Amino acid sequence: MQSTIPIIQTYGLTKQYAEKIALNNVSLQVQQGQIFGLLGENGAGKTTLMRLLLGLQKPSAGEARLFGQPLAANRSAILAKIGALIENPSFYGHLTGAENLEVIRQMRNIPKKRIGEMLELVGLSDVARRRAATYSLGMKQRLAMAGVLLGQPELLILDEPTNGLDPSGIREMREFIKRLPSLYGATVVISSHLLSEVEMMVTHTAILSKGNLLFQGSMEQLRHMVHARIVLKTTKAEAARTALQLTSFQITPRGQESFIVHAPHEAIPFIAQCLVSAGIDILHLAPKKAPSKTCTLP
Ligand SMILES: Nc1ncnc2c1ncn2[C@@H]1O[C@H](COP(=O)(O)OP(=O)(O)OP(=O)(O)O)[C@@H](O)[C@H]1O
Repeated sequence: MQSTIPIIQTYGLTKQYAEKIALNNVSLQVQQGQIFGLLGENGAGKTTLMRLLLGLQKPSAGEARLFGQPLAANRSAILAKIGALIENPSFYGHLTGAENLEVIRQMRNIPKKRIGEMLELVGLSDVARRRAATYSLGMKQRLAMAGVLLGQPELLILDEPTNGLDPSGIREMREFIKRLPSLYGATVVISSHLLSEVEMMVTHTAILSKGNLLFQGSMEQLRHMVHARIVLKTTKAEAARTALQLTSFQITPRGQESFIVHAPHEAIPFIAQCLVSAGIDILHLAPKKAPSKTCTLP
């Protein structure tokens, strides 16, 4: 039966480094069985949020609760239920894939048969006896995933696991992650700077920008959000497209100088800010529906 206690609940989570606010007052909820996409441009605060959820850093303000327990007071018990892939995976290159998993298995006292099961699950059985140094990047990512999954964690926290993979590697990883909730009820939090890369796998999403939470909800809600229509000078259309891509919002070109940006109303000031800071003149920026919120910038 699905638990009603959120797997992750944060209240006003904030992280400040000297003058820099990396995460600003973020209140987030992730329920069991969700594949939750954490989206945002580089520097949006995704890794900071993940590090706070793992207790690798302490918040400047606010609180994180995992499995219904405050992280600060129950870190070891909570971490025992989590598998995380945060930095680049490291391996013993001179050991085979299976031997690398054996090292993890022994450290964590996991039954031996899980190694074969995990190699099968990530599709590395055939190359299990090859040295990890000879693996492609995609195979290394899958080996890292097998290591994370050995202990059957209830929650997986994956920081851009498709980074550096080619399109077929991305597809494989996506198909694999999609199966996890049905395999054994796992909950997955996965970060990406591109909505297009995760939209086919996530069930829910949160969009971060400059440390602020712009949106959280189901993919269904995201898809049904009103559109913001943006009209731009032709000479800067290409630059605008690049700037908009960095916001993670889906964009659809309309003619040479106009775009539809699929974004919530609340994101309009942020979109304008992105474009202005990229040196783009905005001729017109307005929500497609709800004309009362129309704003025209000089
Ligand atoms: N230790 C630190 N000291 C100072 N500033 C930091 C530190 N760690 C992160 N930041 C800043 O906090 C902001 C958020 O960084 P974070 O790494 O969380 O972003 P991100 O969304 O994960 O981006 P990326 O995709 O580039 O990893 C950035 O502006 C970053 O420069």
